[in-house]
Amino acid sequence: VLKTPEEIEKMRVACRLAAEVLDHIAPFVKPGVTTGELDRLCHDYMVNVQDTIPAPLNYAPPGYTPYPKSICTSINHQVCHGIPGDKPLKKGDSLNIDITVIKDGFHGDTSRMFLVGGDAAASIAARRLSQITYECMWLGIAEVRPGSRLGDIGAVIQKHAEGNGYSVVREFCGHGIGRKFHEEPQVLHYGKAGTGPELLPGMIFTIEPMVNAGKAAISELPDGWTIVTKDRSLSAQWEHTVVVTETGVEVLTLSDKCPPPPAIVATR
Ligand SMILES: CCc1ccsc1-c1ccc(O)c(O)c1
Ligand SMILES: [Mn+2]
Ligand SMILES: [Mn+2]
Ligand SMILES: [Mn+2]
Repeated sequence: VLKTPEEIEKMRVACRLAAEVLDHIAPFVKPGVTTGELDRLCHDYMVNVQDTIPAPLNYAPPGYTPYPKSICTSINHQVCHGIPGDKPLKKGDSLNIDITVIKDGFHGDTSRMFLVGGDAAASIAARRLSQITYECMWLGIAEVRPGSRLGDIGAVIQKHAEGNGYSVVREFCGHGIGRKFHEEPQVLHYGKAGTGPELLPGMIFTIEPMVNAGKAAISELPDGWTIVTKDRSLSAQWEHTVVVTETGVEVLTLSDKCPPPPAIVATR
């Protein structure tokens, strides 16, 4: 469903706030800190500083038990929906922190990868997977303009991931977003160019590719939430919320700490 200019302005605010939570938490992501502590720090910042509501807290899609925490923290072979807990992060861990805030009734949804202990501490494999996945997200974003099709986004993401020997998770996708956390359309991270619904100005959705170093197959942990790769290979995910503009795309969850890769900016 298309957003009015007033709704787009409210989404700009919610999305900027979501990006600011990731900017805020970044310095705390260090060996020894637990994801539970990161959750507490993010929760307090959202509720006490931003006056936003953490959308994941008590979120329960049909068939799920309510999610118990305010952020998602997915480590290494965890694909998504990892629940913050008491295990300390260690040097070399690759961590996705996924933030969704609600401000003035609108949702802002974004996630980033963090290599614990700094880039040098991570394995080359973890660093490369995170970088390629980052490029997948930005290649998808670069396809967004009026007249494009959702299949154009999926196709470039799939091509770049598989072209680098990785696989794309199929069971979870990007999504429309606004007054609801998840709206139409589903934004698949694979597909065929020129197919699927056409993009129109005022559409707002996330692009959030999950890319596995090994095979695409996933399984769910007994906690009822955490998704892991079946083959225990590493997985990475990056997420932005974008709006289709009259001339192209606006990334609503942009932060100057995570700019588009140079090559992709050049092609835009
Ligand atoms: C905790 C949030 C949640 C629960 C079931 S799916 C889900 C989720 C997590 C991150 C997301 O970016 C998203 O779109 C949905
Ligand atoms: Mn998210
Ligand atoms: Mn999302
Ligand atoms: Mn991961």
